[in-house]
Amino acid sequence: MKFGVIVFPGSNCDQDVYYVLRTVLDQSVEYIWHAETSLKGYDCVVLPGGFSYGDYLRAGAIARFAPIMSAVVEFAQKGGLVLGICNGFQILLEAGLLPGAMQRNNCLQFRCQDTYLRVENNATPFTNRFRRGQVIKIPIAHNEGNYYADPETLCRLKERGQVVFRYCTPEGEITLKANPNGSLENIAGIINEEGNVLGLMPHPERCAEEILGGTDGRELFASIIDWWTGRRSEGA
Ligand SMILES: NC(=O)CC[C@H](N)C(=O)O
Repeated sequence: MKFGVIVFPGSNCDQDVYYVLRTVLDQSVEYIWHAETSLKGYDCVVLPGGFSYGDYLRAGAIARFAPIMSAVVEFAQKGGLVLGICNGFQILLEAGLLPGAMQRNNCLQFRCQDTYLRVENNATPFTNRFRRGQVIKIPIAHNEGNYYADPETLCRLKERGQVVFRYCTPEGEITLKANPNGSLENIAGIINEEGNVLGLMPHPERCAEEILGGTDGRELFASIIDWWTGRRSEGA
């Protein structure tokens, strides 16, 4: 399986994702510069965190016009796996690959802390190593993570199991106190209707080794590899 990590001007988590995939999980992975126009040969593309184009206008609002984004849209439409982490999630929202929008954190401050997440849907290529309802710990680091969707969109997301992660207490309760940014219904990550594009605000690449305080993030990347390997052995 071959991963690609897209690098925008201002990405700052690209090397962390690359490291986890290459060194921790022993995968084939390459950087893809934002000015490229093809994703031929890749099986999963990661849009990493950072401050693409300095977050000017709105986080992700400029990056979504980068040349590579037309290829990302086409890749996603053909069923390719796309993972957007933090700024990557914001870019996927701006590009219309995921529904809804991101607002500034309701505290109007940058938040950098561990968060607990409840896995609401484990039947995805990105979460199959988790149990439904499992509580995992993954850190956040963002200024604009206050997810919003209009009532109709929110209803659709919930009906179709597209809410994948919610901020929760260590015991798995969805409370206001466990919500670090004001996100609607504590939403931390969502998937598209087709199930091949996931966006999440927390950073799984920052907790993929014990030395970093946990390995829950590693399991997300390992889920992708398991899903891919399983599909291959089924002859798909
Ligand atoms: N870590 C990140 O990707 C930061 C995302 C974005 N720049 C924000 O502050 O909201």
